Amino acid sequence: MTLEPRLLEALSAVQDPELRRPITELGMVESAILSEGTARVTVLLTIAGCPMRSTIENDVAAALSAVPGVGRVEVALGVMSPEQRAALRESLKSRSVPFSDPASLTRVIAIASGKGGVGKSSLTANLACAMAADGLRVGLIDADVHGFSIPGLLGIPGAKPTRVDEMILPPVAHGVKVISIGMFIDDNKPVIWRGPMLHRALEQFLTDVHFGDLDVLLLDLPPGTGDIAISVSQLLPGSELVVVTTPQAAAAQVAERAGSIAVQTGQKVVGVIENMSAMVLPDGSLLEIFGSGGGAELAQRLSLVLDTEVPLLGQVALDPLLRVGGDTGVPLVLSHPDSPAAAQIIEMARGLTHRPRGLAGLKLGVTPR
Ligand SMILES: Nc1ncnc2c1ncn2[C@@H]1O[C@H](COP(=O)(O)OP(=O)(O)OP(=O)(O)O)[C@@H](O)[C@H]1O
Repeated sequence: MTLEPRLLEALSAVQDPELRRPITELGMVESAILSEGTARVTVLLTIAGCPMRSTIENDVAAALSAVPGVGRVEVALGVMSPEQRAALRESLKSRSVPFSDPASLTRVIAIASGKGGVGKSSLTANLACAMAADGLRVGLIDADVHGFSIPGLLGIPGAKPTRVDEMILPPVAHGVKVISIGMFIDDNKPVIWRGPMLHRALEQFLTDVHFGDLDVLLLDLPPGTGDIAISVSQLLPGSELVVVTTPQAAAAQVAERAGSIAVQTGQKVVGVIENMSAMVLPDGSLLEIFGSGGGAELAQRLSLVLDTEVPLLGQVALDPLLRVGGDTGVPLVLSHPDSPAAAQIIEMARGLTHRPRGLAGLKLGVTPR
């Protein structure tokens, strides 16, 4: 095995698109030789049918072409042996932070709603993209098992995760690592699993899916107060809840039940988002299609029930472009970041991620004398 240092240095800038780590750290560069102006490199893919092979090949060629003295680049692709894959898995394991560990630095936020169709998934997708655009490492679990829609909202409707033996690599969309039950089901078949199977599926997402180190993990929960919400609280005791509602009083009442589940689970409700708030018409006037005040009312009710202040994080206006963003797979915060609805979501994303963390449960690395 020959590894030319100058080529290796250039290759350290090439990341595996799914593992998001330099290919040099992942043991993917088998040889890198420079001879008479020609760089010859052999890159080992994790699996034979790696969907990212052409991306890796192009990135490698581009990185090597930029090295002074290189006039020609030849990239050969190979496949890791089972032993090499096992070593890769081990090296990834030792670095990944289990999200359930109280010392984990990953902020886990589950997005809940009372009723369906209030825009919970659309907001989750937009919040995730806004956080990723802000430079954070973001993971998103579509835990809305019966109504999974996140892959479509992020423009990867048919994406399948890559499997490296029993490890699952989440597809990446707009900088967000995404996993959805929809990725494991063929032909859009309905999911008819009950409690224990749902719990197992979520547990598997949390253990077998390699998210790597994350700053934020968002979970799109199914509407209501079902099994998944309970499982999330059991599997991720440190997770926080955000409750989405519309301005309609009736929706706020239903959402109160989804939020007050936190009394039993001990989770913190970090706030309420009112979606589908007054629409701004071309003449500047406001049209309150779903009424007004639901978000503030829900925040007030939850503050009473939970005996702690639950703030209204923001109000996102009804905006046809937000719907279009969902249909085309480019969330509004990326396609029209200056629109009022996107600006509101971006501000909430910053608010959610820039809050100071409590130190409870964290290892501070100090020893009393
Ligand atoms: N602020 C908004 N302006 C315009 N359309 C919106 C807005 N929020 C959501 N929508 C649209 O409303 C519909 C329902 O949204 P979405 O699927 O995100 O709801 P949901 O609460 O996740 O539903 P469920 O939980 O039942 O899957 C979608 O067509 C979406 O594009």
